[in-house]
Amino acid sequence: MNTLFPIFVKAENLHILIVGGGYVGLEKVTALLTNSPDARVTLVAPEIRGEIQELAQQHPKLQLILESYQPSHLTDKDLVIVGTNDKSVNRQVQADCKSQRILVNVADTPDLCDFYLSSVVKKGDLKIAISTNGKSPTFAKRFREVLEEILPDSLQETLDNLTAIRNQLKGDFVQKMEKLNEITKVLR
Ligand SMILES: C[C@@]1(CC(=O)O)c2cc3[nH]c(cc4nc(cc5[nH]c(cc(n2)[C@H]1CCC(=O)O)[C@@](C)(CC(=O)O)[C@@H]5CCC(=O)O)C(CC(=O)O)=C4CCC(=O)O)c(CCC(=O)O)c3CC(=O)O
Ligand SMILES: NC(=O)C1=CN([C@@H]2O[C@H](COP(=O)(O)OP(=O)(O)OC[C@H]3O[C@@H](n4cnc5c(N)ncnc54)[C@H](O)[C@@H]3O)[C@@H](O)[C@H]2O)C=CC1
Repeated sequence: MNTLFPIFVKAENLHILIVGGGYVGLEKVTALLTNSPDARVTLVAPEIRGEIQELAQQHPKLQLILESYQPSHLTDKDLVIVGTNDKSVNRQVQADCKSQRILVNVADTPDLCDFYLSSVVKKGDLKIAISTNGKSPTFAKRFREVLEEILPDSLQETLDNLTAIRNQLKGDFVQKMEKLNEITKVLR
């Protein structure tokens, strides 16, 4: 069963905690800041990779805390991503999040995740998130590369034109919808 419900989150409206500062921490913080450079992110770990420290220099809203995880790190957090190399720590963070109703992702344990990260294709304002329902992240990555290759840069022009038309259209909701459906038939 594939019951995942995709949403696009305004990450800059949230305060996100990442627990773990190794390869997984780097992968997740990079994914976050590539999409949402203004997101407020706190990363906590007793050891933090150099690449993450460099990212923090470029992103003032990325705060690093050189400590082992403590429940107090969850204060004021909206969303948590855990990827330490200690499974009991990952489990503890997950349990603490659940008791506070904070959404949590445990990178190496899909069963403990409230949400998954996706592969992301971006062409200007178009963003496509890819999931394989956890079956093969590597397939998601390869399929992203395929879509990046075939989607033309001219898509942004199409989107800009459609926005202009959308803003100029008169009439009620149904009339506008019918007109936009008519104009975009060529895209099928
Ligand atoms: C469930 C999920 C939870 C989550 O992490 O959110 C998850 C879980 C796991 N990943 C594992 C491994 C790898 N993950 C990647 C890469 C990515 N993983 C991502 C998402 C997800 N990974 C979620 C499901 C997404 C979906 O529905 O498809 C991407 C899309 C997004 C991102 O992480 O930002 C990003 C690609 C971004 C891009 O390039 O486009 C690679 C390849 C690589 O890095 O080149 C490998 C190694 C090869 C392999 O194993 O396939 C392991 C085994 C760990 C171990 O063995 O210890 C688990 C645990 C398990 O499956 O049990
Ligand atoms: N979902 C995914 O995409 C993937 C998941 N994994 C899994 O994720 C786990 C972590 O992998 P790596 O990042 O490569 O390990 P790593 O060894 O590079 O980094 C581990 C990090 O966890 C931190 N840490 C340890 N104890 C901590 C604590 N009590 N509080 C806070 N931070 C703590 C360490 O200081 C370090 O920063 C592994 O178990 C691996 O199996 C690995 C590859 C991909």
